[in-house]
Amino acid sequence: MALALWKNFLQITMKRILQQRRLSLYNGAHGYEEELIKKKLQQFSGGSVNLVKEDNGIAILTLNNPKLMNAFTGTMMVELQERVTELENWKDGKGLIIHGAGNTFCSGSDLNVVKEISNSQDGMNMCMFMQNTLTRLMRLPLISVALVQGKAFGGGAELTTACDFRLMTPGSEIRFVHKRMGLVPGWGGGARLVRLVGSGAALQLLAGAERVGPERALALGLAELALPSADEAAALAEARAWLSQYTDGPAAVVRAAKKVVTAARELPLEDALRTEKDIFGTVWGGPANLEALVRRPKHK
Ligand SMILES: CCCC(=O)SCCNC(=O)CCNC(=O)[C@H](O)C(C)(C)COP(=O)(O)OP(=O)(O)OC[C@H]1O[C@@H](n2cnc3c(N)ncnc32)[C@H](O)[C@@H]1OP(=O)(O)O
Repeated sequence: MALALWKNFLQITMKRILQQRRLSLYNGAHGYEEELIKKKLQQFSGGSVNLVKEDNGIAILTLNNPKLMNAFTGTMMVELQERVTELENWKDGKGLIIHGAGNTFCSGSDLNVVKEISNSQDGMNMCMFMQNTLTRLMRLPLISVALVQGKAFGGGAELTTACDFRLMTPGSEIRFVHKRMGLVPGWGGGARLVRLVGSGAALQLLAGAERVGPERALALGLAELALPSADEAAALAEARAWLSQYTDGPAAVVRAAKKVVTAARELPLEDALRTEKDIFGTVWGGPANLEALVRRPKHK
């Protein structure tokens, strides 16, 4: 009986948290017609977004369009959304590494696509679509890392800000080049950048389109670590090792930690506290908690 009640409570809470996470920023009231937008984006094909879910609970998401420095075509935008949905449904997941093929991160939107959709309506639609996707990415109950190798420019720089952490390889650069293209961030990267580095530094990076290498990114709090390896495979191994210190342990607990932080980051204090209570309820008396009570580890 107690177990049945516990399971029921868990299911209701998880459903509520999942619903909150999936809530779209934009809907019909904003003129957002997702299926129509996807149809339009599908007209601009090329590249892919690949996902590998490993047994250790870490998924590797690869932006794969190396001929264009992994610039986002329309189909890649749609595929990114599909991969995010897949990750939302991955119950055993704990961590996510996003990187680019060919030892470079991503040079933003494919400028060939930008040219084709340079009218206001298509631009707004693409902007809302990518904001929705990157907001869902940011809210995944997975600890996410952008592995910045080579260049993260424009929308690529914005994508890095939707991850919890940024790790940079030697010689890599994050650069909000938007101003040089007569633009400002449109994938939510401006709002997230201010929260990461503060309004003064964010304004410098946006209005100056400044190059940010590993050293400066560390000083600004834009990156957590400068990795030693410039080699593609070695850097990925280093990123995996760094992330695993946070993803080690039961999925329920790691995911709960991320959910607490997401709530605190996004909600007013009282709502964040109530959400924290709900999430606490999912681990209190749960298997990992009971096992630890038996083991009684010393935290030396
Ligand atoms: C709201 C989102 C806003 C945006 O994201 S707007 C897009 C912002 N991004 C850009 O403007 C990037 C423009 N590209 C560059 O600055 C340089 O290509 C970059 C990334 C520094 C790389 O320079 P290099 O290493 O010298 O390589 P490269 O220039 O020869 O590039 C190799 C091939 O890739 C292409 N490429 C790079 N970024 C692209 C993009 N975003 N869209 C379309 N094509 C792009 C580039 O044209 C070149 O192709 P090709 O060999 O000339 O046919």
